[in-house]
Amino acid sequence: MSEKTAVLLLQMGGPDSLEAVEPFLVNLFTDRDIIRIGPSFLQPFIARLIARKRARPVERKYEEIGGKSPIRELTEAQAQALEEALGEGYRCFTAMRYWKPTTVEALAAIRREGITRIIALSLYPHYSRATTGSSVNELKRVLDQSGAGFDITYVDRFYDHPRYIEALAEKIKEGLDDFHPLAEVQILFSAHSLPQSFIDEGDPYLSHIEETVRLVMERFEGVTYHLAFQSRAGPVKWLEPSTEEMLEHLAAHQVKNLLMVPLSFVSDHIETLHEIDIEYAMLAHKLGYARFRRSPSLNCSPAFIDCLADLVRNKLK
Ligand SMILES: C=CC1=C(C)c2cc3[nH]c(cc4nc(cc5[nH]c(cc1n2)c(C)c5CCC(=O)O)C(CCC(=O)O)=C4C)c(C)c3C=C
Ligand SMILES: [Fe+2]
Ligand SMILES: [Fe+2]
Repeated sequence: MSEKTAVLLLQMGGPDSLEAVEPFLVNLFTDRDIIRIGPSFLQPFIARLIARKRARPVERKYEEIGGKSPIRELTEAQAQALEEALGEGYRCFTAMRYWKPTTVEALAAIRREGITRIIALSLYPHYSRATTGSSVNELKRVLDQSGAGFDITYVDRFYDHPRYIEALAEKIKEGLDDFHPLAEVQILFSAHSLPQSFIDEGDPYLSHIEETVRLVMERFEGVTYHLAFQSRAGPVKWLEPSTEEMLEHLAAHQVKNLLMVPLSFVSDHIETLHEIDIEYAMLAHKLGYARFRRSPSLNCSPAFIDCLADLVRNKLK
């Protein structure tokens, strides 16, 4: 029998309990690929201070969505669906950048199965140094220390893959179906924000996001749409406009029916379940929107799993 290939899904991870919130935040704020705070030797200490200060309010948000992030279960379900789609010859694993299972644990699991060929598949459709770059750097560090014998290739972006675009379009269609057929609905794409300095230094994230939006909207001719950025996490200049600003702006222009479309994530997590579904929904209500909805996240959408399977198969050609 020929040797199997491991597909290693790279994702951010999220706290799996309220107690995990603070150490998860410490891991995130210690990572200089996502944020640089002071000289590198001081960052681990500053990260602890920031995490301690931020932990309580963030815990409260996780409390309101069930006491933890659903990102591990959802990513493992994607891994299982992908394994089924790929069929014999493949095993799928997940590595979380800031929580469990860690990259070390994932590689150990692959080694236990005697697999040496790995395709590392980042689950961030749009490349950024802060996300995919960080996960790949972590993987390379771990491989340098204990990865002898692995043969590894990378898929680090898929923002324009036709099946990804199709998967998003299907979810948008589902979202639009939730409005009255005669209602005039506008679409607001909400991508995770990024400090402007990343873009100024050449990060392609914004151009990838814009291309995804352009390709998706080719399928919704005549629908008015906007792009804004959510989830700023620090006192620097972030991408603009923010989603809050855009909600206010559209309300001032008498927009009444709005479909939010989360970009940048391929599964539900705190920023869809809390930030959009609770915080922005409350703001929208206050601003007088008649109907405010969110298109479902991709999660295990068959079109999306098919996209992942295609990315893997193309790597082996
Ligand atoms: C510190 C700066 C941050 C940058 C830059 C950043 C970019 C970035 N993040 C995602 C996706 C996710 N981020 C999530 C949580 C999260 N992100 C930051 C900070 C930055 N993100 C923090 C501090 C947190 C924790 C929650 C909070 O304190 O508000 C998550 C959620 C994980 C989960 O709970 O399930 C995701 C997913 C992208 C795509 C991105 C840049 C492109
Ligand atoms: Fe983030
Ligand atoms: Fe305007």
